[in-house]
Amino acid sequence: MAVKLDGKKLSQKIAVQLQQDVEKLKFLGVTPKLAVVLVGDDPASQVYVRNKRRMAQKIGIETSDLTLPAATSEAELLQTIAKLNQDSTVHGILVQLPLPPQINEETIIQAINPLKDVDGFHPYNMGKLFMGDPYAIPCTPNGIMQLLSEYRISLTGKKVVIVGRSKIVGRPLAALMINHNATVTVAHSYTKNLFELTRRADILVAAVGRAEMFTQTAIKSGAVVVDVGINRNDAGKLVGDVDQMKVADVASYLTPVPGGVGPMTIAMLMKQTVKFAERSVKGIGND
Ligand SMILES: Nc1nc(=O)c2c([nH]1)NC[C@@H]1CN(c3ccc(C(=O)N[C@@H](CCC(=O)O)C(=O)O)cc3)C=[N+]21
Repeated sequence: MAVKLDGKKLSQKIAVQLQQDVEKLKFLGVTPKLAVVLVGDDPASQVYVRNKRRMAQKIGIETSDLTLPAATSEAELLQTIAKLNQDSTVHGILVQLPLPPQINEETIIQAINPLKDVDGFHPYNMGKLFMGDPYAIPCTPNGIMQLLSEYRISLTGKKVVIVGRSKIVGRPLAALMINHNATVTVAHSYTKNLFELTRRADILVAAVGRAEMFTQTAIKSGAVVVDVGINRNDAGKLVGDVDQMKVADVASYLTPVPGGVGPMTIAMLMKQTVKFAERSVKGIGND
């Protein structure tokens, strides 16, 4: 049976550490503040925004939730971002993706001040990450790295297969893992003989968004399996991209869904916000 990579537990541990960091900041007169911009009323996005608000409250991070109507124009959203860029009390800005079709995501991401870009999606931050000198790291990939590190799973010399090439997971995770000396292959919808490839992986990361598509036949015995998927199955139950029951028998470690990568994503968002606030205060923080 695979050992569970418990993201929920680790996220709670991180929250306790962050509470202390925030107390110090408050003593110095700074309250970390995260602005979350949500355009429209996608129910999945609302759940995510609610979870973020709850963890921020627990840690003592101030949040400002800006919910704009689904018909908001690109110009209006750009104005909102310009205001947040100028507001010196705001340390982090997150624009929830996906955006409605009338708004160009790249245009919006590029409008965010890279120094306030808690998602790490700005081309400046993506570039820094790919150069091996990150400033802000995308939250889901960062959460996966923290989780592997917590369980002492080393990346050096490992064969990693990441299935999915999105800008929020696959690409930045590949960059991070290369920085940590892994041999990384990124597979996607055009990859041929996918399971032949995944069966060779020491570490498999499933980030495609298709319910339970990876079963035991896709996995090498003893592999580490990271399940990034969040899907609803036919019964309306929350399931990952991995068939958890079947894969748990062959994998050495496995992230559950829920309670794996999801809570780690939120914890990393909080950590990044606190880091940005620390950087605004001279002489404290690690970098
Ligand atoms: N600008 C931007 N940045 C993001 O990081 C971003 C985004 N947009 N858009 C949507 C995706 C999705 N995402 C999730 C994060 C945590 C959970 C999460 O907390 N999941 C819990 C609970 C899930 C549940 O109960 O529904 C779990 O897996 O245990 C889910 C989804 C961040 N994303």
